[in-house]
Amino acid sequence: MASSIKNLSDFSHIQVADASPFKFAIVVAQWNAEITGALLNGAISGLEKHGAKESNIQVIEVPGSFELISGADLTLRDHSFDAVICLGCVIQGETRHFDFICNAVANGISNVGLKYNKPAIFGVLTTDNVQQALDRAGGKHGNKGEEAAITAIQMAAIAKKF
Ligand SMILES: Nc1c(NC[C@H](O)[C@H](O)[C@H](O)CO)[nH]c(=O)[nH]c1=O
Ligand SMILES: CC(=O)[C@@H](O)COP(=O)(O)O
Repeated sequence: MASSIKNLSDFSHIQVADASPFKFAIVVAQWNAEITGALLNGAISGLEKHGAKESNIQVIEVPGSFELISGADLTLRDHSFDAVICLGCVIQGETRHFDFICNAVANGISNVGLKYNKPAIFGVLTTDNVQQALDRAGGKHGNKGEEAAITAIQMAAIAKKF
């Protein structure tokens, strides 16, 4: 299992692009707010660490991870954004609802990116329990929000070349 051997947010092996030219939307789910708040902090920190201007980062809150799809679509209708980062935390409950949410959100966010031809980054934790989520929201396995921010910067820089 990858996470058992390393901090998943270690980007020391890559050259991260300059984020200062780009405008980012961050759509964040309110479900599991303690976790998603930590993901948001990681994402903002990751963007600003690589030069993104505070004025070029817009945060939009939605109720749950399923609504990240609509939130991403609404933000990318504003063509001024270079990328949208979608942050959420889906934790397995007693039923198969988890499976439907996770599959829908992954496919939905992917489709929104293709619809607007803009990077739509999947920064959604899909965990068996709260501890796994805490470990990936600033814990021993890093911060999925920061990972999503770095990915957004890299993809925005790649898109700029086309
Ligand atoms: N159980 C979780 C949810 N469920 C709510 C859905 O995301 C959605 O808001 C609802 O089905 C109405 O459309 N959302 C999470 O983000 N995390 C969960 O663990
Ligand atoms: C992912 C969910 O929606 C889930 O947390 C809801 O819990 P349950 O499956 O017990 O209804």
